[in-house]
Amino acid sequence: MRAVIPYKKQNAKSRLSPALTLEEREYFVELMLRDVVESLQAAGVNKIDVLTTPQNGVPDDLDVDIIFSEHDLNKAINGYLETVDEPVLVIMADLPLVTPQHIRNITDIEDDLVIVPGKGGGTNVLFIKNPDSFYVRYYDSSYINHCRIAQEMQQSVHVFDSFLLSTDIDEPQDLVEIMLHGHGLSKSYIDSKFGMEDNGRARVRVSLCQ
Ligand SMILES: Nc1nc2c(ncn2[C@@H]2O[C@H](COP(=O)(O)OP(=O)(O)OP(=O)(O)O)[C@@H](O)[C@H]2O)c(=O)[nH]1
Ligand SMILES: C[C@H](OP(=O)(O)O)C(=O)O
Repeated sequence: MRAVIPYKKQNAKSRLSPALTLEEREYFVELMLRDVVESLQAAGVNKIDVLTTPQNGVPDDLDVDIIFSEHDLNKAINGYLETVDEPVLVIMADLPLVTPQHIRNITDIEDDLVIVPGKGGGTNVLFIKNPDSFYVRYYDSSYINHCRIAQEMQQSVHVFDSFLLSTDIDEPQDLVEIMLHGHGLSKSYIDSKFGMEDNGRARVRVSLCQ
């Protein structure tokens, strides 16, 4: 098996702009990428591709293969799937709460397709056993799209139910989850930028920059 991480650094995570400046977002997305790569490697995944834009932005010191595509997310991933002939784990770069145990649990599942839903209808991870019998359609409730595509392509599906893996970091309030449950570089960075109070129930204070 191999893993692919779609990654766009330029103006990354625009929905976080109420909390982080452009420079901070472009730095933070790199830390999240590093945390995802670290968890994959710790789980024993040694073939990791980062599928990125022609402008690149993938740090040189990461032990990954870099693949460029000028296409949008869906076209880039579907083009990539046409080039592989082994099971592929498609994992987004904005999942710093992922652990090596999540990866091991997902890759142990025997169904043709494992879907990890993202909050609000997205898709955070897909483990595609038969890349020639599946295609992706991200955005617009992609979780529903991917369940439908699996049915159309007669692929058996396992929906992986996980709070931490359903938490992709899209909006300022998601940063709270990194403070509470994170580890690694993303947590250190977010802890250093935003304060956390504990008065009875854990409370996180995010001071918005706008
Ligand atoms: N290769 C590639 N990856 C992309 C592209 N757009 C998004 N991604 C990656 O796909 C994953 C999910 O994307 P989003 O959650 O929409 O991230 P984003 O586009 O940085 O965030 P927003 O600007 O807030 O929508 C992340 O890992 C992104 O880095 C793209 O055009 N090409
Ligand atoms: C890529 C997209 O991410 P979201 O906009 O849901 O974070 C999706 O999961 O379909």
